Amino acid sequence: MLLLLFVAVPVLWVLLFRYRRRRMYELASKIPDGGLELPVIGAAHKFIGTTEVATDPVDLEMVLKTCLEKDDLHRFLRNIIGYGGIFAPVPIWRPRRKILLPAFSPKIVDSFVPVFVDQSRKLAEKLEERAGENKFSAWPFISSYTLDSVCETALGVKINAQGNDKSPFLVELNSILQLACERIFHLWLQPDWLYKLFPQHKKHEHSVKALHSFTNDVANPIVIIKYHKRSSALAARAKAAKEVLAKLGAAKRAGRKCGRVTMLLLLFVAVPVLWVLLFRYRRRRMYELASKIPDGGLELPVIGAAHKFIGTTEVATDPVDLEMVLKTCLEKDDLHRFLRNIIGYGGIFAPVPIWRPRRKILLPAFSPKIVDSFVPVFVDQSRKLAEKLEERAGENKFSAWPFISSYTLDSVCETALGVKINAQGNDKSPFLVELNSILQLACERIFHLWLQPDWLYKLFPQHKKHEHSVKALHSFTNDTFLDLLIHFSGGEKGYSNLELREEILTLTIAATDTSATAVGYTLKMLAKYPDIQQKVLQELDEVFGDSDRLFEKEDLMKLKYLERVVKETLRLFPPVPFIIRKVEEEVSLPSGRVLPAGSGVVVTIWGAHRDPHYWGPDAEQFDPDRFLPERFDLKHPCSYMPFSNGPRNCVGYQYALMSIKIALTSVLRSCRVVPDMEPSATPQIRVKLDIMMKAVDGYEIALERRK
Ligand code: HEM
Repeated sequence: MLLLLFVAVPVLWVLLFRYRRRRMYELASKIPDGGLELPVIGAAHKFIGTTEVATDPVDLEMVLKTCLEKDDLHRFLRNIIGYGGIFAPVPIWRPRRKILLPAFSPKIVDSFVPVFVDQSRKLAEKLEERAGENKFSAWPFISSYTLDSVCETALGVKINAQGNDKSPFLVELNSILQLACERIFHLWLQPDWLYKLFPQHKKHEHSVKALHSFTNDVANPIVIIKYHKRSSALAARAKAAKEVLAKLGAAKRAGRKCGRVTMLLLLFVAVPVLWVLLFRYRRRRMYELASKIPDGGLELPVIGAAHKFIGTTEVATDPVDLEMVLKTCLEKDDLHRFLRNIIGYGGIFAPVPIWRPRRKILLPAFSPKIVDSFVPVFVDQSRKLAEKLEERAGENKFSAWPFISSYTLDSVCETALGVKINAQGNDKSPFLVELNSILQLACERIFHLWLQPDWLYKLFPQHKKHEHSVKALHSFTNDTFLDLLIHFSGGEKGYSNLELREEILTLTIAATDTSATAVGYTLKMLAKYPDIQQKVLQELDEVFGDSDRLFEKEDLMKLKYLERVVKETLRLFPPVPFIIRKVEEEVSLPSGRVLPAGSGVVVTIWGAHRDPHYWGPDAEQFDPDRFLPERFDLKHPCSYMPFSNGPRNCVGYQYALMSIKIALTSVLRSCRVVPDMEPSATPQIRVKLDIMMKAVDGYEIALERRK
């Protein structure tokens, strides 16, 4: 037994291992550099990191188009984030990618500008506090910025990592990625049974638990709430649509039978008469009871004394009666339909069958713990309110309404939608204007009978204003990625909660460190090359002057030099320096190399970006102007691909560029990076690899205030 265990089994295993990989060894032996053969894996390791395969953009293009499967090593990442897009096997990835793509359309990415602007201002403030000090690591600041932005855009949640030096999510995220990296690079940590014997396993379990508890605390209630909200909304909408269609069908059938004259008669005489009769018949008990109300008084033509039930003090002030009414009459009055057609079946005005399940879902979102988490929003917004009111101190009487309503609107939008609409900073906030207009219109309909029937309302000018305001209001409720994924995956029949959480966690991980690394490297480049920094600052001054105005989407187009600097930084220091794909079927590359089935292939973005054949003899030098339109001549699409290439490339590249540029703009409008000159045009930064490629020094920089 013991002999079998210690000798025969390993020997058999090695033989089987080599036999299965015989084609791989055969091809690997043809790699010209020869070199080391390792005992178990032979020369197969040459497929990992061989520059021949990885740096030729022509080969790279083929690899990225044909090898869509991620290498098996990704299983150490999959067991953290599940089958979220980035590392998912192709059959799972393909349909998910289809759903993900429209969520990154330019229009949607553009709608996130206010989030980036807001979060980048916080980043700038935090960094400004360190201005004048010695060098410090910019990494915690930048990565908190990217995490905050991602959580707000993906989930609509403000986690305020920037306000919390030791954001638990970031700590655990860094720890788990480091552990995954350690597993990838240490063979003995790879088999699960062996890993369990090492102390890393305990840390790993702890971090996974912590990360999932984050998604449970923060994302889960929201995922569930939004998911269910969306489901019942869809169900309600489908039902309403069916009813309307049914009614339309009936009306059409009736229409065919009637002649023109009968139609006219029906329209002008019979219908109103029938309507009044029906109206009175249905309210017969109401009239009977109303006649008993002692104050007598006006009887109106159509509604008789029914109006006495609206606002009579007898009914309304007796708490004993009130209690009964509030317990038994849960349905809202029909007049609410004029509000419903603005906000749909949102809780407040929904009919009871829709309201009841929604209420159950809504309640936990108002738990004391969640409400407590909104304190920073109220603090922040109320300070703005105080500032605004203070400006009016010493003046004559003024209406406080616009100030207070802007405060509540700002707070509500931030806590409910995760969107800062800055109504307080804008006297004529379009959202407030439209909101006031629509509520006034709804009120007008409620109190004017002739505006109530939909077909009649359409004839009045109010209808046009109403349509305009509803459209405008809907355009303000910015969708988060979560909403979009629910929507694009098919709403009710779409992603399960688990799938949603996987996708959202994936987005969070894919977007946080990558963009933060890019900001970090760019700041270091600006320190190394002060003349380049000067040009960036000059461009910012031309666009923004001395003003403190908020960044607007249109500014992105104007900051052309900054864009070149970011692109050149991404060329020399791509945050994802290589990608490992799996070769499922043998692939013959254009260069003649053959990749055996079952091997892994390393696509070195780093190598392609520094290849003198494509970038010239000065390929290693930092020169943003090589991206000038007149100089830029991309010889091959895979010679520049910080966001990869082919069908499985980065979906978030526009989002990333926007987030990076807005962060840099906010920081550089208030501070300059203190020069730390690089003696040559070839920048030297010590880097380390932990899934992303990061600077060893944590992006140490020093800052000074510009004003
Ligand atoms: C500078 C910042 C970023 C860099 C350098 C970067 C780089 C990459 C690269 C190289 C890949 C492709 C891997 C492959 O080909 O196998 C990728 C995939 C991906 N990235 Fe990014 N990324 C960045 C930012 C973002 C952001 C901000 C988001 C989302 C908001 C994002 C979401 C994704 C997703 C979902 C995938 C998987 C796509 C798929 O497999 O279909 N990335 N990224």
